[in-house]
Amino acid sequence: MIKIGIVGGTGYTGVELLRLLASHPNAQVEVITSRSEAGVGVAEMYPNLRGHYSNLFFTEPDVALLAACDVVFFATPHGVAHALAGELLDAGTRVIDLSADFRLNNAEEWAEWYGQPHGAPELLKESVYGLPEIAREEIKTARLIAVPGCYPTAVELGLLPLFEKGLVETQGVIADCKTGVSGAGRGAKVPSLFCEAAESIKAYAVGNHRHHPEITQELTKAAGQPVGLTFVPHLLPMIRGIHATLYVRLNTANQGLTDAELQELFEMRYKNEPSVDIMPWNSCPETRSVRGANVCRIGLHRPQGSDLVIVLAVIDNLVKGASGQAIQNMNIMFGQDELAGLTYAGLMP
Ligand SMILES: NC(=O)C1=CN([C@@H]2O[C@H](COP(=O)(O)OP(=O)(O)OC[C@H]3O[C@@H](n4cnc5c(N)ncnc54)[C@H](OP(=O)(O)O)[C@@H]3O)[C@@H](O)[C@H]2O)C=CC1
Ligand SMILES: CC(=O)N[C@@H](CCC(=O)OP(=O)(O)O)C(=O)O
Repeated sequence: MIKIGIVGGTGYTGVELLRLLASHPNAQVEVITSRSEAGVGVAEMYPNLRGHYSNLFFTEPDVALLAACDVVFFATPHGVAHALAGELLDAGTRVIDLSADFRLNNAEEWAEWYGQPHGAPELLKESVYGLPEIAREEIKTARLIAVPGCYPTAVELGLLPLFEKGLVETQGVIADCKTGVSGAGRGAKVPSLFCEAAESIKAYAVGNHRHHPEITQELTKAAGQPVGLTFVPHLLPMIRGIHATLYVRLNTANQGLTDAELQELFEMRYKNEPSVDIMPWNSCPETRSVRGANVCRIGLHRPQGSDLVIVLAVIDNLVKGASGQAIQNMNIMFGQDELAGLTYAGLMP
């Protein structure tokens, strides 16, 4: 059994880790922390977990207890993993961080976007960006995983095949993205109130969302040259889900590519990827088709006779966009079946 610790167990990604791990055949949650709910039973707080974790109680974060685990997930706000990861790694415990603490390779850039100094720059050289579709071999031996952000997961999986093969213009890329309210976490915030978010749609952080540098960092690596991206996120009146509509132009050398060749490119790129589903040409994937599932579902389009490729990518922000992807990483690190605990299909209707 893999012994698991979770820091930040009362948040939405924390409870999603618990839901998914409840059906994992070889993993057991030993420690789960919450400062505000210490002493409360997990199933008392989250009735969906009744019958699964009858002897598990939230405790104050305690490094000694966490260090007795094989792996610790951080489902906490930015900055918390900076403070604790080093000590856990020194104790031989592996760390999977769902926050953005180790996603950017450059500590100064992180400090600029996250508005605080980077708390553990010395760990950046060994952190692995945990997108299995690009880093499976590194993940196998990693001690510290930076789980990609929710928008970056959808945008990167939607664009990687085109950038890796050098088929598209690297400037003028557009990512028009929509998310559900759970992306903002469980903490009380005015934009997440029912009267603010229901029956309304709005863009936010236009041109300055903190996922912008993360997406360009990874696409730039794939393309081998700087990528110029416009990224606009929108908040939609739904609970879960991310929908990314991605616009990119074929470069001059590749405008002769046929629709069938583009479709084949994506199918071949993700042929052996258990968490990416390429739908038939001209499909419009729905967020509900991935609700609860550890899948990125992709549909490809191209206006007739045009050099514009439109990629539609959907994920559940709490599953492939966070907790599911974190467990996928754990499975790879510990030599488990990659989809152990992650075999739920989406929930339709
Ligand atoms: N929601 C989403 O869709 C996604 C979230 N993420 C990232 O995952 C992380 C968790 O997100 P989410 O679950 O939504 O967040 P929530 O706000 O819902 O939960 C945060 C959790 O962290 C705990 N916590 C807060 N401050 C501290 C601290 N200083 N030390 C220890 N524990 C703390 C809280 O419990 P308590 O205060 O009681 O200790 C709570 O359990 C964030 O970094 C988020 O950006 C990534 C991808 C998607
Ligand atoms: C609706 C909403 O607020 N969504 C969040 C989603 C980002 C997130 O979850 O943060 P990380 O993936 O970087 O940890 C946001 O846009 O900030």
